[in-house]
Amino acid sequence: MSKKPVRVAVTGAAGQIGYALLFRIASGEMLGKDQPVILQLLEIPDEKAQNALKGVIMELEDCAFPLLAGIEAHSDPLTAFKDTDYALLVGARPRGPGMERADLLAANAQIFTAQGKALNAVASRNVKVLVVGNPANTNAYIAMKSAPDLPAKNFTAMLRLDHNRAASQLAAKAGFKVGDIKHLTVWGNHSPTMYADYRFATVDGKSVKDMINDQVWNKDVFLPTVGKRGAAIIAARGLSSAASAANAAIDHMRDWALGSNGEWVTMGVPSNGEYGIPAGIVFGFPVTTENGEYKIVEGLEIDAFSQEGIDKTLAELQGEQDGVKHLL
Ligand SMILES: NC(=O)C1=CN([C@@H]2O[C@H](COP(=O)(O)OP(=O)(O)OC[C@H]3O[C@@H](n4cnc5c(N)ncnc54)[C@H](O)[C@@H]3O)[C@@H](O)[C@H]2O)C=CC1
Ligand SMILES: O=C([O-])CC(=O)C(=O)O
Repeated sequence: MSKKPVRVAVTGAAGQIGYALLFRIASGEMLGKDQPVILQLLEIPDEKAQNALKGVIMELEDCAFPLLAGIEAHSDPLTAFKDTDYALLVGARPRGPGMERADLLAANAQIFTAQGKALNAVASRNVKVLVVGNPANTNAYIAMKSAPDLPAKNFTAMLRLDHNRAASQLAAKAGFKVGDIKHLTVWGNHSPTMYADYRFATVDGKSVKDMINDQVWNKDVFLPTVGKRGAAIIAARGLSSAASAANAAIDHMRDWALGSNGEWVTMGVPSNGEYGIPAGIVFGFPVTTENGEYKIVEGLEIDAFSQEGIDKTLAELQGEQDGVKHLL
């Protein structure tokens, strides 16, 4: 018997990540090749954006995806999030000329407060929320705080692109297949302060750290390359990463919904105090996923170098989250 369709809301649906994301959700790559989906797409109430959204919807129709059970266009989060089971919050205010980080935080605080409230009011009580729009961790924190009737654990931020970037750099350095790496993680904020950590990573049971055995490369090449990859892509393409970001969003949601089969994946999730991260901070952690739930991997040893990296990214996040407290 065929499964009942689930509702997937996507914001910023006419943007560049949206364009790389929607077709893959509709083809079953996110929730499985047997799971019909209804897409509930949100764009700003602006003629150009709504027209662009109409064009994307025409293209989705023209793909004749058997799993696509419905498509809706919205300009109001209160209708876009109605009964939604999954919400991918991609749309955000980009940094404009002369805009300081505080202005960017304030502009996004408005968007994510409104969207958090709308999710609180109308979404499924089990909605799984992924925030992609930057600053992703803090936007997730704002949405979570604005949705007091939903479980905090349902709000997550995207660190998976950083995780995938780290895996790819390690595979190129040590000469293994990228899909063979296990037990890799990225701690903290989706920003250049993130701490990508391969101390526990293995390939075929062998330690990646031992294979590479080069702390200078770790500190001076690997960490800056992964941390500044977003900026490198903007410099090269003139636009920020889109297909790889959409791919990471698919990976994040697929693993959360369908399970990671015991593997570690990185998700930005509200801390419960693990590793000394204050409760409520949305932080990149290693997690395993099963039956639609994630579990932070606990008990890992944190050496002095790693502690320094974790402290640095935590301090940045606390600064961001303090900066929006008065708006919540
Ligand atoms: N967490 C991560 O790893 C990554 C995050 N990003 C972030 O993702 C976001 C989207 O990137 P792109 O798709 O490239 O941007 P884009 O500018 O191409 O598209 C964003 C879309 O969001 C819409 N939008 C803005 N405010 C909205 C609102 N309140 N409600 C609904 N829609 C809204 C805009 O009209 C636009 O169509 C950016 O904030 C970007 O920095 C990008 C790459 C990786
Ligand atoms: O750096 C940016 O603006 C886009 C982004 O988040 C990334 O590519 O990681």
